[in-house]
Amino acid sequence: MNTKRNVYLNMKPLDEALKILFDHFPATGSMAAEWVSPPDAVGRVLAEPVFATVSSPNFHAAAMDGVAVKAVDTFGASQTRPKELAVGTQAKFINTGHVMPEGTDVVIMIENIQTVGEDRIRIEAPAFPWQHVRKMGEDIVATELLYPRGHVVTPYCIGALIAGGVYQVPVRRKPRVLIIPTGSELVDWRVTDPKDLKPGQVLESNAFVLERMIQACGAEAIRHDRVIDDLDLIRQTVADAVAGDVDMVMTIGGSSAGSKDYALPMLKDLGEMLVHGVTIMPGKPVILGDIQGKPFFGIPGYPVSAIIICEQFVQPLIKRMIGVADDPRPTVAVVPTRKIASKLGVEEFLRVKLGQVGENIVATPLPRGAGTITSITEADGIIRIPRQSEGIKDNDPVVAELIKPLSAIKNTIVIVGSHDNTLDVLADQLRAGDAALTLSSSHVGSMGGLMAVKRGVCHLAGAHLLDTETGLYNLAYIRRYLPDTPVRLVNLVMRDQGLIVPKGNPKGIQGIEDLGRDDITFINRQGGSGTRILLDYRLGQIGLSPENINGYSDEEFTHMNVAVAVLSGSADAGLGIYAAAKALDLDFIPVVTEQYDLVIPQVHLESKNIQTLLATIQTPVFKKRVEALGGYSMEKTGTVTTP
Ligand SMILES: Nc1nc2c(c(=O)[nH]1)N[C@H]1C(S)=C(S)[C@@H](COP(=O)(O)OP(=O)(O)OC[C@H]3O[C@@H](n4cnc5c(N)ncnc54)[C@H](O)[C@@H]3O)O[C@H]1N2
Ligand code: MOO
Repeated sequence: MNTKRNVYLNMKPLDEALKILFDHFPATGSMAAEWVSPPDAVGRVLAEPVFATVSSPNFHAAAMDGVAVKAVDTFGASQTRPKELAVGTQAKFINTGHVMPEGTDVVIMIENIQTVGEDRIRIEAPAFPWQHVRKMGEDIVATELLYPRGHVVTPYCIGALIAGGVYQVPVRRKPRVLIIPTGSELVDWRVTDPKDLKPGQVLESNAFVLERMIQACGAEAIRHDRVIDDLDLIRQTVADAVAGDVDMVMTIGGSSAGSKDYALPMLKDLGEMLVHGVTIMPGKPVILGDIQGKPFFGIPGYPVSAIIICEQFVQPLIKRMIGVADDPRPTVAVVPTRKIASKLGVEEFLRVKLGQVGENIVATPLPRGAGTITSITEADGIIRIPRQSEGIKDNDPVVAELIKPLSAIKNTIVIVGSHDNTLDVLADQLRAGDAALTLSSSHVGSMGGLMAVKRGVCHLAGAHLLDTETGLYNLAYIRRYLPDTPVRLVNLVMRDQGLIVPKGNPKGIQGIEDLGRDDITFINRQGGSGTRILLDYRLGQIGLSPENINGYSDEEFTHMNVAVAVLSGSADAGLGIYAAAKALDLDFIPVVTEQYDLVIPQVHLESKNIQTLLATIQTPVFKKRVEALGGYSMEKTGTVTTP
């Protein structure tokens, strides 16, 4: 065990760490040349300038179908005084691409001549020299420069290389990068049934992600099998790799300060540490080093950290080695949907969802944990919150780096509010249509959705807010909280809320009335949630007091967590949606049908995207898929109410 824990003594800001790396490996264009065919050169970088060896065309060629003639023979021809030329001597029939016959210098197109008997043609206009002829070397002249060194070969270039007689192209050799995932907890997905995973085991994924990212920037990636947390083994694996023909080595995991984090002790044994710790998040514990003149990276194990470090350090160094410019991602001005605090002293790479709402592109933050891979797979952009900032205020304009194209972002419908499983079905159906719309949903509860509508940062909100005075949904809340924002209320679904109970319902629970029984422990939802409002309303209706319910004060925050409490046996019943019970194979006793509506601001209602959404929820295929989920009914779907 590594008893001397690593501590980050000297964390560096990103730009300083990059400078240390690039100064230490002044590698621009350092990879030697290798020779490949033109098609194989695509995506590669030229190590030397490339010159044409032949001209193209390498003869005077007819550019049209017709007759080849001498221009002077045509001079003076007109409609009133046409000219006749003898076929075989003065005029020779010719096809596009063929060699111009000796002595001819122009092609007259076949549609502009008339034949006169077998051996004469008539023309009614003169031709000028070299008309409809592609002269030798018109495109490429032998010996001319086709491409300078450093040029990145494209599929188009294949055409010029072959036409110019260049069959072997000198490109920079791809750096060979060895990727070594480390960690005794890691298992190989290719031989592991996901259902057999034991607690503590983690499916190794980072090496596959980095392999493709490294290939994408022009290097060759070699994936090593995972190495367990054993300093000797890791040291030996890296030493063998460096002695071989790789150009760069990286370990994944074990970069931090844990008792089994061996990347740093290994590096200190084998080489020189350049940097340990960079003031960025995710990615802080990265290690940069030199082992026998070869770059070494200790990549943090969390999936998002590994990706960010690959993008910020590994890919830029590879691009320098092969001599290709590192072009920054395009950026766009965005408006955050809420204020975001950030730690002073670290630059945060905040992943955000983007969508165009009215004039603005709005940015909704995704979860920030470095272990949350979906925070980057779901992201449309990244906001970099500077080190010297404590965060960004809502409605503060900031810049986001784009991960997805702006056109896709403009084709996104932004929905904020309470989550319901039917939104996942809707998202999929919207992609299926010709419009290929993206539904981007953020789950902040029904009230959060209304507030987002009020602030103009979404196209619509999902809400199920019961007014306990009237028993009606959403209307009272809209009148109270959105008095100045004209909206329409469109029903999406009616959904069953009910008691989630253990499989087989061992305590014979039949309804809300049973929650007062001494032998039953309940699990509640947090105050303010739609489900809690619903429970309290029903309790009031049947005259059951909260003091008489065991567990009334124990709260969970989601339907799924309520179901988990029942599954684990810590509660006998909880109120939630059918889908949560079904997901964990629990029993479900319907208690009430509630209304889940879409709150759509008037300004967006007539937009093409919202009209497509409203048409989609009325389609038989959408309704069928939702009904198949169970616990939903759709007789009111699409009904519009004006509050
Ligand atoms: N006391 C401190 N603890 C930690 C700090 C710190 O500053 N002080 N930093 C945290 C940060 S930030 C990060 S990032 C992580 C990085 O730690 P390691 O590089 O040592 O990573 P591991 O502990 O080995 O793994 C973290 C996590 O990721 C999973 N993992 C690892 N490799 C893979 C892989 N190839 N594929 C999929 N998943 C992988 C691993 O199982 C762990 O769950 O340290 C914090 N701790
Ligand atoms: O710096 Mo770590 O990479 O955030 O989780």
